[in-house]
Amino acid sequence: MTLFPPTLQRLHHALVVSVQPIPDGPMDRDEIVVAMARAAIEGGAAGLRIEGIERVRQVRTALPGVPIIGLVKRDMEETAVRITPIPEDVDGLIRAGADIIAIDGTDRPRPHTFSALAARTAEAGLVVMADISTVAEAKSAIAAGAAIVGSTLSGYTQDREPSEPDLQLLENLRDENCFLIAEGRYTSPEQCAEAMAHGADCVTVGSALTRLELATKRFSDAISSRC
Ligand SMILES: CC(=O)N[C@H](C=O)[C@@H](O)[C@H](O)[C@H](O)COP(=O)(O)O
Repeated sequence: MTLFPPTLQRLHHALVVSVQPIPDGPMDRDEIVVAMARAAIEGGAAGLRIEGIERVRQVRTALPGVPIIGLVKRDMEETAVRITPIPEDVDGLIRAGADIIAIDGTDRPRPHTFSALAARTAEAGLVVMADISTVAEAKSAIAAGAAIVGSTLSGYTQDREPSEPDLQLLENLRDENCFLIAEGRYTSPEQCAEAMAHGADCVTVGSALTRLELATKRFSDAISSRC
């Protein structure tokens, strides 16, 4: 079995819960993020994915020993890259107490290279996670220092968003030298188990657990479809 660094050992064969409420929705408040993070850990999650420097700081204070994957989502005019795109975001997440920093690892044009942001993260002793959409992007990110690769951005770099998770991408990445996180559109426990069977080391679930509006809509739509 591959020997992973201690933080990754804790996430191995486990669930990470992404606690990112819908922006400006009724749940988009710091105290609700902290409460959902606590509830996720009580439910058996091994780690958390938290967006925003202040929220990482608050969750770190509330749950001192829990592995946190931190990221900043930033919309910039000059690039479609949104996840931790600038050095100041990396610095803020380091100061806030993240263990792992998630950075967009796609090959889209951007103001700061993945390599530069990854190096800054690693210099501070944190683990680098690359959010990617293809095998080629994963390989480049690993060469640039990513210990974790997530399928996070598969389906989000083109116009049409799929509804199912990308299990084939996991299969194509299973022999790469990285810790592989299945992430993006996992909506059921069965799909999470499938991800593990396809080579994932860990699964991250967000919307299905922590975006109550979307979780509710799935049930509501299922009922309407039979009426
Ligand atoms: C594409 C993108 O920006 N993904 C974001 C990354 O942090 C989040 O909006 C997702 O909720 C997260 O990846 C978990 O995925 P899902 O919510 O599908 O379980």
